[in-house]
Amino acid sequence: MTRMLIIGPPGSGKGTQAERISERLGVVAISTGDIFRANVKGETPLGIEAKKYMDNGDFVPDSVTNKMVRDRLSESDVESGFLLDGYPRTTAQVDYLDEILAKNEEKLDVVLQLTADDEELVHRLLGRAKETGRSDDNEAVIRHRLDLYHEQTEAVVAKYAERGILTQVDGIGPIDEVTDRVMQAIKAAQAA
Ligand SMILES: Nc1ncnc2c1ncn2[C@@H]1O[C@H](COP(=O)(O)OP(=O)(O)O)[C@@H](O)[C@H]1O
Ligand SMILES: [Mg+2]
Repeated sequence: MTRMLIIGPPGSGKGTQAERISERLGVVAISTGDIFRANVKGETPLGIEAKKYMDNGDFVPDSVTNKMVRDRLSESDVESGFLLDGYPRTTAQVDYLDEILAKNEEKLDVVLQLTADDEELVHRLLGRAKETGRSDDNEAVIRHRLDLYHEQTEAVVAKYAERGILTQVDGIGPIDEVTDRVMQAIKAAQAA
């Protein structure tokens, strides 16, 4: 049973590493960004609401995001653990997640932060823009997403650091090498 978060700036490789961790540890990876994108594609009410924010690189409001995460965490595949990718991104979301977990008498085991510098991130995201055509991968929106990470999500990281459950992993380098670092960091955190 592992309950984990993966936090990092846009382009740090959260989604890629989350998929690998999920396979190796047998826990379900839940990406708030992926869930929003699926809803945008399906033109659901949630997607129509979220799109207004996502296209500008803004956060979807906490009230909307929190409810979505609460619903997702109540599904049965979460019983054997989970890995949240892209949540929490604000300190209000941290508080909300605390409440959900407390209700179930659960706690987080590991919070993993993937690190990379802004110039590398912009470079990667502009590369990804060419391949995937994600509507929020253009330079102005990318810079805005990075600013929000520094302004809001670094405070989230600080909270988990205070609690002593934060593990930082260098996200620079070949994907397989980063995966090795990530898996080692998780093992070390679980042994501690
Ligand atoms: N926890 C969240 N709170 C608010 N908005 C979110 C959250 N997660 C995802 N989003 C929205 O979805 C967009 C894409 O998220 P994501 O795919 O996780 O981006 P990246 O991995 O590039 O940081 C965000 O820019 C934001 O608009
Ligand atoms: Mg992602």
